[in-house]
Amino acid sequence: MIKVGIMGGTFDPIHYGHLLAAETARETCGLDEVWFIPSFIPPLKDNEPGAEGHERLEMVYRAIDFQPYFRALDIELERGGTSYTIDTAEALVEHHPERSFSFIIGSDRINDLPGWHRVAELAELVSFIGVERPGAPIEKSKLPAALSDRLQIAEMPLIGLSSTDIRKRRAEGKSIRFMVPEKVYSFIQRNGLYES
Ligand SMILES: Nc1ncnc2c1ncn2[C@@H]1O[C@H](COP(=O)(O)OP(=O)(O)OP(=O)(O)O)[C@@H](O)[C@H]1O
Ligand SMILES: O=C(O)c1ccc[n+]([C@@H]2O[C@H](COP(=O)([O-])O)[C@@H](O)[C@H]2O)c1
Repeated sequence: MIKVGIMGGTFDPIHYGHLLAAETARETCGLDEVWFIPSFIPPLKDNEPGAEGHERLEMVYRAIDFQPYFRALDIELERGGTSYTIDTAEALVEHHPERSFSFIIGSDRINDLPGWHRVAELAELVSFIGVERPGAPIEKSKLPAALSDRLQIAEMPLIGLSSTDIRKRRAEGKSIRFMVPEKVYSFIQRNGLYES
C-alpha cells in the first residue's frame, strides 16, 4: 500500500504552518506522499472568505513547487458545496484502492473532530495524524475511543501562524514576508490579495 497523507484546509492563504505540518507528518508516519486539498466551503468556519478558490489552489501549487512527494488536488473545488471530508475520503478510497489515507489535522480541529459530518464512517476510511498548534493542546483522552484509536500524534515545533492573522496583517498594511513561501508572497502582492 502507498501511504498518503491528506492535508485539507482553506489555505487562505497557505503558510509555513501548513507546510511544516505536512512535512512533519510525512517524516513521522513514513508517508509516501502528501496531497493538499483546498476546500470549497469549509464546513465549520463562518469567517468571510478572502481569496477565490482558484487563487487558493494557485497559492498551494506555488508553495509545494518542486517537492516531489507533495501534490495538490482540486477535487473539493470541483465538487463545490460544503467540503465534507467524508465525501472526499469516499471518492479517494474508491479511485485509489492501492493507497491508504491519513488525514493530517491541527490540534484546533482535533478538538472539534467529534462534530464532523459522519465522522464514525470517516474514521473507518482514514486514520488521523494530529499536529499541535499554539493555544490548542491535544486532548486525545477527551475523544471517543473510535477516534482516539485512529489518531497518531506527530511532534512538530509550535508554529504560531494562522491564515486569519496573515489576512489581518495584509489589511493593516503589515508585512507577511517569510510567513509564506516567496512564490506565495509574490502572488499575493501582485494580485493585491487581502488588502483592506
Ligand atoms: N500553524 C499551524 N500549525 C499546525 N497546524 C496548522 C497550522 N495552521 C493551520 N494548521 C492546520 O492546517 C489545516 C488547515 O488549516 P487552515 O487552512 O484552516 O489554516 P488556518 O491558519 O487555521 O486558517 P484560518 O486562520 O483562516 O482559520 C487544519 O488542520 C489546521 O489545524
Ligand atoms: O467534514 C467535516 O465535517 C469537517 C469539519 C471541519 C473541517 N473539516 C476539514 O478539515 C480541514 C481543515 O479545516 P479548516 O476549517 O481548518 O480549513 C478541511 O479539509 C476541512 O474540510 C471537515
